Amino acid sequence: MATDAKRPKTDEENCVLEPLKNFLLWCDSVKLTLSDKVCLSKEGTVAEYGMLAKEDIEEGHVLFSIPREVLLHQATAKVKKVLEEGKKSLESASGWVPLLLGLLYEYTCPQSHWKPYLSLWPDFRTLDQPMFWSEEERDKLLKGTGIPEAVKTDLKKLQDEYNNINVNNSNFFVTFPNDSQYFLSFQEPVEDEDEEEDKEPNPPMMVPMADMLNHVSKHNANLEYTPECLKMVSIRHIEKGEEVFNTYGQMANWQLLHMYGFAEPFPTNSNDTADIQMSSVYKAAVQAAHSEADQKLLVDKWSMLCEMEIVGEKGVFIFGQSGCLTYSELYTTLKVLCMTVQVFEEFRENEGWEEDEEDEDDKMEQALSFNGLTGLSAEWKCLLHAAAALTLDSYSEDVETDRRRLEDQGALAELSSRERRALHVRYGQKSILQRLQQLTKKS
Ligand SMILES: C[S@@+](CC[C@H](N)C(=O)[O-])C[C@H]1O[C@@H](n2cnc3c(N)ncnc32)[C@H](O)[C@@H]1O
Repeated sequence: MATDAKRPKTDEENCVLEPLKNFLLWCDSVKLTLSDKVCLSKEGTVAEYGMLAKEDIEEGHVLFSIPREVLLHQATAKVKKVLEEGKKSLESASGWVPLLLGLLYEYTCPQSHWKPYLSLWPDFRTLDQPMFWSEEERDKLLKGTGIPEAVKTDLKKLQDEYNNINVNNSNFFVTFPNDSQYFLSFQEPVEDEDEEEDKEPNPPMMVPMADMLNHVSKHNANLEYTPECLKMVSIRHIEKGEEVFNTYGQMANWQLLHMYGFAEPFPTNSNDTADIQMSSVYKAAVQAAHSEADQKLLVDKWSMLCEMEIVGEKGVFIFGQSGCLTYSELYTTLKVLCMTVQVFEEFRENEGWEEDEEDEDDKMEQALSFNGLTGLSAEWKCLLHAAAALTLDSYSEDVETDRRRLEDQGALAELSSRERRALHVRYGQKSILQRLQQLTKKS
């Protein structure tokens, strides 16, 4: 019997191995160094290419290091001069246009310095973010999750940028695909955190090798930035055979599906969140009002909260797995909505209140954590309870139907990939909202 080593590779195997081999040779040639303890693979990973540990890896090990010259961005692309000259006409809200044009040039140029890297990119027709689903499918599977609205906003912004950027003026005659936003780009954090708010963000860039890593919330590696190079470093012990995971940021499942087309299976995403529309808390208060005078008072309170920019028409309160993350806004909202007429009048005259901010901050966080909720006043709990119920009603399926689907492995396996991913997103959010509902139930 022929051993694996002697058996000629099938066409299919060659299709996978050749581009990978070329990429690794290219890495060598550009001094992108890969530790002997890891390898790239399409087997044993969660999705297509990924990185595996070939042996046990200790914390702090440099898995690979990428010289800065290898990064692909507007200042390293072959067309950098044209991009620099056309800088003004390529300005846009997203800040993505120069990188996209540089990428389009490199991607379509047979002599590109980055050819072996770009050859590993997936076929764009296989991208399956909700943006590429039909509107009906998005509404059917993702209603309530916030994704259909986010996609609508994206499509509008992309179309506006496409229409407004004068690409021809900048010597480019290229088609500008609507889906280009969805490459995994990296944005180096600005250096001085104190100045972060005043400083322009760094332009996005492509980082070969780093973008071969998949993401999980409980990741085991991190990208570090140094003046000479970028390094992927293990942040805990990694067992032989384990996949090496980077982080794409602290992402809830709806964000992962929206931006990258996947969701972590419920309940593994420790960064998962559920949103409650700010207006739901107001609606809950109006529903609970006993008289017209009470309702009128609520209208005044809500206007004041809007004026103070504590709440907004499209704003949301965000709940994570351990409680409210936007606690300061929610605390103020509940406090104002539940004020007596007299206290509200005083509050309005003072244009808000002044309190010892640091103490207040801790108090608010504690009160609105899932551990602290039971200690809230009955009135506050009632509003939160009703707002969670209103939000749960807005999903396409009820909680019980989704729970049954998730618990039945057979039924789960029969779902399409889109249905399954949508279910993990929906149910993750619903379970957070249900917890909120239970903890604020009338005792
Ligand atoms: C930067 S790429 C990572 C490399 C990718 N696996 C490949 O073969 O090109 C990001 C894409 O990988 C996939 N991905 C990353 N992490 C994943 C995960 N935990 N589960 C499923 N798919 C994942 C998604 O398709 C995502 O859009």
